[in-house]
Amino acid sequence: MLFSIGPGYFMTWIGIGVFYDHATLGPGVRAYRLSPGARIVYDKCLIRRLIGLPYEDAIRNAESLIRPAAFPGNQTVLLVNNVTLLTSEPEPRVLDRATLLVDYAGSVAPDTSMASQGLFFGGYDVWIHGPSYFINEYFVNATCLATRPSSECVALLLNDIELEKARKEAAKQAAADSGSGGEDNTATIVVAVVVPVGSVLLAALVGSIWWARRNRRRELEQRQRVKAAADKAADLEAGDPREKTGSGGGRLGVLAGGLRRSGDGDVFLGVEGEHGLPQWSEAAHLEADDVGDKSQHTPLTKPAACSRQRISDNASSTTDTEAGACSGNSSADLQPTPHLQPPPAVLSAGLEGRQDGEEGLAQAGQQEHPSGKEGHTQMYTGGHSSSLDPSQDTRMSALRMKPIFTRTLDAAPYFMSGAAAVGQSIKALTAFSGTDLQGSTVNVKPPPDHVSSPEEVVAELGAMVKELRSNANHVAIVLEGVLGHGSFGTVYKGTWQGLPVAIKTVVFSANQESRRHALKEAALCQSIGHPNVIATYATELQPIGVLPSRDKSSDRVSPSDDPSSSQKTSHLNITDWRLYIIQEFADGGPLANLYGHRALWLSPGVVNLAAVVPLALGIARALAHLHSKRIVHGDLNPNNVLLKQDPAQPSGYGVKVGDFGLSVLLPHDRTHLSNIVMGTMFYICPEVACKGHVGPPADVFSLGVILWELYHGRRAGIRTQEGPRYCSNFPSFPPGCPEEYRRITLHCMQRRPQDRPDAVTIVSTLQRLLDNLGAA
Ligand SMILES: Nc1ncnc2c1ncn2[C@@H]1O[C@H](COP(=O)(O)OP(=O)(O)OP(=O)(O)O)[C@@H](O)[C@H]1O
Repeated sequence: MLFSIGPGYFMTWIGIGVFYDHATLGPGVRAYRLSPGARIVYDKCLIRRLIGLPYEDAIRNAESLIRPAAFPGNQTVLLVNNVTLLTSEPEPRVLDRATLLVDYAGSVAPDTSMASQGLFFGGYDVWIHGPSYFINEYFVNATCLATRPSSECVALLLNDIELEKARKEAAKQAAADSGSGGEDNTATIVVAVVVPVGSVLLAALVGSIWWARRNRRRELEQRQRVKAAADKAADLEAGDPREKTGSGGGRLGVLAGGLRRSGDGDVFLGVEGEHGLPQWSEAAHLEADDVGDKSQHTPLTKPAACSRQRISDNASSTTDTEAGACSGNSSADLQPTPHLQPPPAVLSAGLEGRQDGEEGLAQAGQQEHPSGKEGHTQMYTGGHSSSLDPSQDTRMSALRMKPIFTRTLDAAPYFMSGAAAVGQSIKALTAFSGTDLQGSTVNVKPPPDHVSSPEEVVAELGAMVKELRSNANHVAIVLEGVLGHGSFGTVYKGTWQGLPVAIKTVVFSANQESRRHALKEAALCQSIGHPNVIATYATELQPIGVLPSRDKSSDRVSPSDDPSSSQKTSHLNITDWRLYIIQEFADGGPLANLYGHRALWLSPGVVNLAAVVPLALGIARALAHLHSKRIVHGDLNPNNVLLKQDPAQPSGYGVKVGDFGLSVLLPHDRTHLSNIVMGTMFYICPEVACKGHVGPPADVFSLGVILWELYHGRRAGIRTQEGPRYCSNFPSFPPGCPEEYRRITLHCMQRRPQDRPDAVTIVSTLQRLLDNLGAA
């Protein structure tokens, strides 16, 4: 059941029992649709989750979240023992332990992670106003969390749970068959309503009726699932990559292939063979967004190498239409120049003047794009990565799907033993600097039984600062503008060691899960060296948000800092960190900006393949390299494929894959990771969207969508009055398309991951095609 609450409205639950049947840790509660400005109040409620963190860690996590200013008071979260709850169940519910939230408030940021299914969550405040209990049915195994990715631990636990359920069900069935009643596992957990009536009571009543019905229905369904669950458990035990269809495949309802149309948007579930493709038409090719964005298909008149135009697909930006004969000019002034915002003075001072003190940095940190600090998913309002003004860039075609859910799962080990995890992650980051990732794992976890002391964490942080400063500190970075804002921070354009660079910044605090993403991204991208991957030159970590301490100089963390020295106390005051990732600057902007260029896409369905195939080949080569290192990019889309001017290329650009913010490193014994729903709308593959299975075929699927786009010179997705959907031609090709190109693209977009080619095969196919084009 989903609730949606209007702005300014409250929904108050009093004395209600809520059971979240998600296998989630953290704030993955998705009962409320996008309700901006709404407030959800719990009073004397019982909230149960299927799987959660151990209570101590959950409490630590809860306490660390910032209480919104609108709720004066203090977060009061307690661990309680031996609680007896009088509920509507016949017997009192006795709990050995539970978390008791006496007073707690938090903001739930907008979450677009299910956008492909038309579901948007968050945007409201939650307030636990009367004492409410939060309990978990199962806890993730701490030892597992210390040694394996949390998503794997959850998947394993889910498997055990289902096995246990199947066993119970089988026993119950056997008992029923033999005439005994069997155990009654129908749980009605409505807590006694003790406070006022009226609309609130009505809401509680409706909830309780729904809950009781749901339990009955679940019981029936569970019986039907016994065999399926047992089969699935066997599959999982045998390492079969197949996943359940109960809450996974069933969620989308359609797994038969092709497109699913819905009022809220389409989910592309891949193709099966080449069946069910729509008829390609020129009219459909010209389909554009019809809700105000004119940039979906904004044909330009010249390519980079033979025009004097500036390209931008931002609806608000101008497109210079001066045409001219292709003159083979340098593309220097023809590129889709990433528009720069002037750098905020304080930021400039922050970096350039950093040797003067950390104050500027602390201030700069306060000006940072908030998403980097909150660690929450934000509503991504633009597919145009180099947008000047996010408020003007409202295309849905690149709606991000980075979920709170995923991050929370991934963050679990750090909530488990946050202090230790910081240090270990930092080790991972520095250790991987400039090394090959193969055979390593970024998810370095602390030894199971070791929980670092704050001093150890400080020592680790100090060591990392020292290491990173020795890389980057001695040369000033000059900031020249803002390239854009990502989910985790801002990207600046600058100069470093005389080189044009992009500087990604991410703000995190020692106990935030965004830390893990930041460090992981830094570690990964430093470890990859390939001509088609954005190079990472250096990383830099600096403390910000340092609380006032005895003297100004002691607020610094310098390479010579010794955590065991007298400065230790001030180190403990460090609340936030900012990571700088200094990268090769891709002066051509994102691939999406190139779409529609008339010199490459000559007319509807007619493309300059000799110019476009090398772009496709570059992306495929980058993927082949990543996959050879067991790295899954996880978010391949035309905004994360950047262009760099290269006169040797027929298009005038070389391809550079960037943004490893959602990348994962596969353990050697795994073909995919589970429980990770991440990606970008229109590029996400069915097994990730439906089942959270992330493996190399997920990247291949996304590449398939990009291959389609490259042929057509337009995005696959559009935004309409009815919601986002794929272009009507997708995934068809016009009759003139070479068979090899069409076939490899559709091959990439096969519904079942095992039916897709690997990246190496794609490279060889595209290379062959290119060779044939040259020979022709
Ligand atoms: N190396 C680079 N060279 C040039 N521009 C870059 C570079 N890296 C990022 N950018 C630009 O900076 C902006 C923000 O990039 P970033 O990767 O942080 O976010 P994103 O990909 O837009 O979103 P998200 O972080 O959610 O994936 C984008 O416009 C991107 O094109």
